[in-house]
Amino acid sequence: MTQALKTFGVIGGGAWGTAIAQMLCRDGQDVTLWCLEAEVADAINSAHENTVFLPGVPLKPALRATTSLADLYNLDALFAVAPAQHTRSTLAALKGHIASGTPVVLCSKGIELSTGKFMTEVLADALPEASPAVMSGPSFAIDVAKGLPTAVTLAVEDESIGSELIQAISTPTFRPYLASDLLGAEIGGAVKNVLAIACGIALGKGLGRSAHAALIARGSAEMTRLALAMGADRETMSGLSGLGDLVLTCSSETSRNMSCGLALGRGESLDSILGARNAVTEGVATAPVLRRLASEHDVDMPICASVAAIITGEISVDDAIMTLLMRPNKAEGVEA
Ligand SMILES: NC(=O)c1ccc[n+]([C@@H]2O[C@H](COP(=O)([O-])OP(=O)(O)OC[C@H]3O[C@@H](n4cnc5c(N)ncnc54)[C@H](O)[C@@H]3O)[C@@H](O)[C@H]2O)c1
Ligand SMILES: O=P(O)(O)OC[C@H](O)CO
Repeated sequence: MTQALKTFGVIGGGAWGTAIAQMLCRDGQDVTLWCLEAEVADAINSAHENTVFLPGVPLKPALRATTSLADLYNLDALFAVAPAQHTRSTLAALKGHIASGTPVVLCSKGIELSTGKFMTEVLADALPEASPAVMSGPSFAIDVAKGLPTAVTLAVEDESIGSELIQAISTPTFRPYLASDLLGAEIGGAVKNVLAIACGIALGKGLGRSAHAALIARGSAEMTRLALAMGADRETMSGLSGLGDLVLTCSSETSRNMSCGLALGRGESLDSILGARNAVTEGVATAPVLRRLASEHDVDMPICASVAAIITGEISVDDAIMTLLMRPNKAEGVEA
């Protein structure tokens, strides 16, 4: 089979965009990574290292970085990896400069706060001529950049584009599994970040591993409930982009979302936690908009709603825990 996709643009020089660019960069594939910050692009081009967002990982010398989105015009495929709140503006800058049907692989995990839209909806607004795909699953940037084994969901609308993307991105250590449920993959990626904050809070408060496991299981039920109400597939929720990412993020202290929750549980303020880090914590923006979305779909998501209330300052951590524990007993199951 001849290689259909040869030129790739990656939008976003954070940790994940850099890891994806590194993974794509191989013989016969030309990769350009757009970075917002000139110092990031300079460090990648001169020292072959993203010293700001992915320090300590040697990058392939063939990987080129730029600060001009014009360098991503008319490429064979794009990977959108800016934080969710900046996805619209970065995609819109490419309007009129992609061929109809160009695959755009959405890799950010979040919901747009101002509109309540998932990234596929943002893409449809900004670049309706693109062919959408969602790549999501348990994958820390550092693991992928180092070539450690990773498996993700690659959900595509167009099966033939899916095969071309698989050919371009898969390696023995990076294993994409093809799927067709884009919305389900997006729901999993966005909701798990909020649940990881909840799990962090519980552990930071010293509530123990039993409470932690209960939050993962009941959080999974919330995620599935929303997915079913919005028309996504139940199966996606038990796959890599659902359960897989939920388990990784909710059990890793290196996760930005879980570590944010841990610090909240130990009594730190949200402002001081976010102020001390140079990395996006998607669950913080997602929690309030997810609560709104759940209410619009008449879906009960008490754990996610509690995280939203803590983040917006409506309730203290202690009161949120008490409120969750005082809920009436009910039958187990997604519908409950
Ligand atoms: N880091 C991971 O392991 C990982 C894995 C899977 C998915 N993701 C997702 O990828 C997305 C990006 O996360 P990351 O870890 O690469 O970011 P990061 O935390 O490493 O870096 C922050 C990024 O935000 C960018 N940014 C800040 N302001 C911006 C603006 N106004 N316009 C455009 N970009 C702006 C910065 O340039 C930088 O690239 C998130 O949605 C995240 O959930 C991350
Ligand atoms: O560090 P986090 O919490 O943003 O999680 C990173 C990835 O989404 C894990 O799959």
